[in-house]
Amino acid sequence: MSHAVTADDLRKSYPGGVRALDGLSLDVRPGEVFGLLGPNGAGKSTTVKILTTLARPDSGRAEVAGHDVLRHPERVRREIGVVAQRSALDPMGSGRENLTLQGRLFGVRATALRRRVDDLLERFDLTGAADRVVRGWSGGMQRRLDVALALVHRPGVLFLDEPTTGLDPEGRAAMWAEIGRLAAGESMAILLTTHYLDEADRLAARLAIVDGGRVVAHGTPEQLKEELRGDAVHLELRQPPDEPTARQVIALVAGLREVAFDGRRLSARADDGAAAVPAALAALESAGIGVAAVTVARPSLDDVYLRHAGRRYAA
Ligand SMILES: Nc1ncnc2c1ncn2[C@@H]1O[C@H](COP(=O)(O)OP(=O)(O)OP(=O)(O)O)[C@@H](O)[C@H]1O
Repeated sequence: MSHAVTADDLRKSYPGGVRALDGLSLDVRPGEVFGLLGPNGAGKSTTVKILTTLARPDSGRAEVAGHDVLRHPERVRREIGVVAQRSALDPMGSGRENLTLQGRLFGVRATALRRRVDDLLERFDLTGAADRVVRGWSGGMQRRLDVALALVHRPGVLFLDEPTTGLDPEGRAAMWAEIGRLAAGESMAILLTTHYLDEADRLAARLAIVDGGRVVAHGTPEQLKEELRGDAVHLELRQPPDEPTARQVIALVAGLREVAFDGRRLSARADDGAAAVPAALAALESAGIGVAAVTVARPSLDDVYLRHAGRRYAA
């Protein structure tokens, strides 16, 4: 399959000896949202800068939309849309003016441009405000216009650098819906960097966890969670049990492992939590140990992140 984005063994150090990228490789397929996750300083922005032709790697190779970023940066720029962390809007222009100017810069013809601008205003729910200057718009509206701006020339590859940072929950939900539609409806490849694990989990078909300038884990969110093998099972007992007895009882339940007691709480892992819980309940009840509450949770991306980046995720 031909890829929309390929990065192969990218390395880059900044003056002063900071090694920002240390052999980073990834690929993004057409029509796919690919998530790039990592702690501060992991190398995400440096990767995006190289792929969008704003920085050069010391070594390694990258292709975007079929063009080599070092040999044909101008071709790459024509094929991509970039939503940077810092807004690219002219605050004194109206929404329509911002979009129209962007389209002209990319050489979109007048009639087609008018239609495209109307369409984007409509899609991002900005038609009502289209002719007012952007400075007076809410943060969420400005962020939506930023994304619309990156789409005017119908790029095949879209780079979204933390698109929902600073948005309220409603704004985030609206942005997520639109990003999902873009990838599915326009078969656009989207490389998304995000600080939000739930955002990557929800939107990304595949994702890479970056740490220390390289990819330390990659796969679908499900595959990554699968690596942690099984569900987390928590039982809240009615009273603190006699631990040796409870341990003996629970040891006979098939499919439970890594059993731990903490006061009234019993935690374990299970390959199939839903299957193991009824047997555990029956065994405990028959030994006279009452159970007050049960939860079964799939491992979260938070757990995956902890394992690969070596620390808990702090958004
Ligand atoms: N222009 C620069 N000059 C010197 N060092 C830099 C420069 N840009 C980035 N770095 C360093 O390179 C490393 C990788 O930075 P990068 O911005 O790519 O990480 P990041 O994953 O995007 O982090 P964040 O989530 O904070 O944006 C960091 O140690 C950073 O301090």
